[in-house]
Amino acid sequence: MTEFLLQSDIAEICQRLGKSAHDFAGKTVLLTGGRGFLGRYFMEMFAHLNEHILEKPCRLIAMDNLITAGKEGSEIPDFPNVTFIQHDVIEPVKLDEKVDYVIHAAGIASPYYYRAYPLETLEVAVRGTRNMLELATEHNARFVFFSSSEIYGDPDPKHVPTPESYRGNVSCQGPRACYDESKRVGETLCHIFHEKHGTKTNTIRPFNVFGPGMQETDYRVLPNFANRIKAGRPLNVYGSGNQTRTFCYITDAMVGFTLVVLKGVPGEPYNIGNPKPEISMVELVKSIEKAQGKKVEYNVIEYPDSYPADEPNRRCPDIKKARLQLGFEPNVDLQDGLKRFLTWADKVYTGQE
Ligand SMILES: Cc1cn([C@H]2C[C@H](O)[C@@H](COP(=O)(O)OP(=O)(O)O[C@H]3O[C@H](CO)[C@@H](O)[C@H](O)[C@H]3O)O2)c(=O)[nH]c1=O
Repeated sequence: MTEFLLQSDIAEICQRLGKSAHDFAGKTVLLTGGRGFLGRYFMEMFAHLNEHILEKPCRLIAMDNLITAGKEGSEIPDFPNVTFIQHDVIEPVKLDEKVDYVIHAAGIASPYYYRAYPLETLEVAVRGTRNMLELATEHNARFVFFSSSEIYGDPDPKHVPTPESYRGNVSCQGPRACYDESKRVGETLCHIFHEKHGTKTNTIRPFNVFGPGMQETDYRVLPNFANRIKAGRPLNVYGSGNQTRTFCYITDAMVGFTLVVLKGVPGEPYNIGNPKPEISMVELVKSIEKAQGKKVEYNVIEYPDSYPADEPNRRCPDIKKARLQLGFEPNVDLQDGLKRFLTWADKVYTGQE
């Protein structure tokens, strides 16, 4: 039976965090979106740290409304020192025990789902973030908000690779607005709480994170491609196929995220991604061919109605700030990451759409 998250990846994340992870000893962390793609990694990471690394365990309170958690997400693991609460963050929450860190990872992140659930997407990033900021402020806890590289919209090519200082090119009426505009408001809320109440906030802008644990029904590009490979069907490249992304393997991303939680300079946003290579979606198919060692058929098709077509033409992070301030360095190259993901998906996915 293949693990839904690879324990070798979890161990790699914890080992790469090194001494910094000891700051979690004896602390309490509140994690929202605990059963989402990133939340599940955090849960397993804390379980591994408690079992193998920390002299004094870290308490984890994980929260999720389980609406998009799927089958695997809805199975709650029974880890020592971890409590799970089914709760929707758009409703305020009171906790009796003192919390030291709030990691706010709840959200609807896949373009397919935010097209289907625009109001829910907006509410979790706005009301949910406000509620969690109030809680973090009351507890004097560090607060980390999962924003998105989508807040840059379709960047002016002069600003690619894109640094945190770029203000973005976003449409407030476009099909992605419920996501990118609400993440922008979420960041504004963090800024207000930091300025007005001194809350120690950080925002993380992830760039196309992928890896084992993405559900077959995630409907982002790599799960879709892996599922079609499993079914022996040609891949569907949307649009022109020339639009670019940079893909960041989950272990690199988790190291970056956790470094922000531990060491982020209060008030600052951080890009977390792997800037190399910036590739088009047609080139992504070629990279998959290389990783698989065999030919992969594909068609370039119009965007389906279910997909928010008004998308960034290019996306690539400038990660100088995370390198300099946090010591973040991605080290899983695209070929290695694709091999790890595709091998896993071949065992776990069914190929049904
Ligand atoms: C699902 C799918 C997508 N595509 C294309 C459309 C895009 O140009 C590119 C990447 O699409 P997606 O994987 O859907 O993700 P993308 O548009 O980059 O947006 C994501 O990336 C953001 C940054 O990581 C995240 O905050 C969100 O998860 C999501 O908004 O692949 C295909 O060619 N075929 C597909 O089947």
